[in-house]
Formats: sequence, structure tokens, C-alpha cells
Amino acid sequence: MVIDVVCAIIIDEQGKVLAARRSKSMDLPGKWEFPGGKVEPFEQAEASIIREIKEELDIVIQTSKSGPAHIHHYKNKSIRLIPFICKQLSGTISLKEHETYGWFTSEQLKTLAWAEADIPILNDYISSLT
Ligand SMILES: Nc1nc2c([nH]c(=O)n2[C@@H]2O[C@H](COP(=O)(O)OP(=O)(O)OP(=O)(O)O)[C@@H](O)[C@H]2O)c(=O)[nH]1
Repeated sequence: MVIDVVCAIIIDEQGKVLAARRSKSMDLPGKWEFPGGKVEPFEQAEASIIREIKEELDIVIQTSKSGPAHIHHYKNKSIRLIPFICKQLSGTISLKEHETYGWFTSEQLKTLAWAEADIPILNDYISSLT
């Protein structure tokens, strides 16, 4: 079974992108990811990413477009990761699950220790900039 997971590429006014590091209590501890989570049954992917970001970061985002999804097979599960390009509309970030987060330039993003499933998502995003 492939699990649908949505993730947010949140871009600020300077073009920096938010990435968050998974905490020790999470699956894939210490790995960086675009925040998000599993799409609930009967939920639209776009509603799902807005809900997840409110739950995880306590901010309200607006989505502009979704990028191509990528399927990744981990040893214990397979996920379809669906990215959304987003901007922050309101609120102040307060981490509810992640260990830390930051705003990164494309060059900085490339140096992070990403969850494996995020690599093609990151590459697509960086390619879209040129
Ligand atoms: N949110 C998010 N999850 C990702 C990304 N990349 C990636 O491999 N994942 C994986 O996709 C799944 C997302 O589910 P989740 O965010 O609800 O994670 P979770 O800890 O609640 O999962 P769990 O219920 O299996 O413990 C996790 O297994 C997570 O490791 C990503 O960029 N964002």
C-alpha cells in the first residue's frame, strides 16, 4: 500500500524555504523534511497540507500550486510525497513535533540531511527556479 503524504515548500519574501528537522520521537529521527503529513481518508490534499501545517507549526499557509508527486519505498513503508508551494499568511511559528527548523537558500537546502523521499522533491523545486 502506498500512503499519500503531503508536504509544504513554504517560501518567504526573500525566497528562502522552510525546512524542519524530525525529532527523536518521530519516524526518521534527525532527518530534514518539508513539514506535512498523511492525507486523511476523504480529505483533499490541499486541505490536508493546510491542516498539517497548522497542527505542526501553528501557522496559516496559502498554497499556490502543487508539484509532481514522487513515490518512495522505505524498508517499512511506501509513500507518495505530494509537494505544495506555499506562503505563510499569518501566525508565528511554534513547533509542535519537530526538533528545529530554519529558512534556507537553495544552496543551503542542498546541504541538509534530508529524508530520502524528499530528495526528488527538492531537486524538482531547485530545477523550477532556473
Ligand atoms: N511530513 C512529511 N513526511 C515525510 C516527508 N518525507 C518523508 O519521507 N516523510 C515520511 O512520510 C510519513 C509522514 O507521516 P507523518 O508526518 O504523519 O509521520 P508520523 O511520524 O505521524 O508517521 P507515523 O504515524 O507512521 O509515526 C512519515 O513516515 C515520514 O517519515 C516529508 O517531507 N514530510
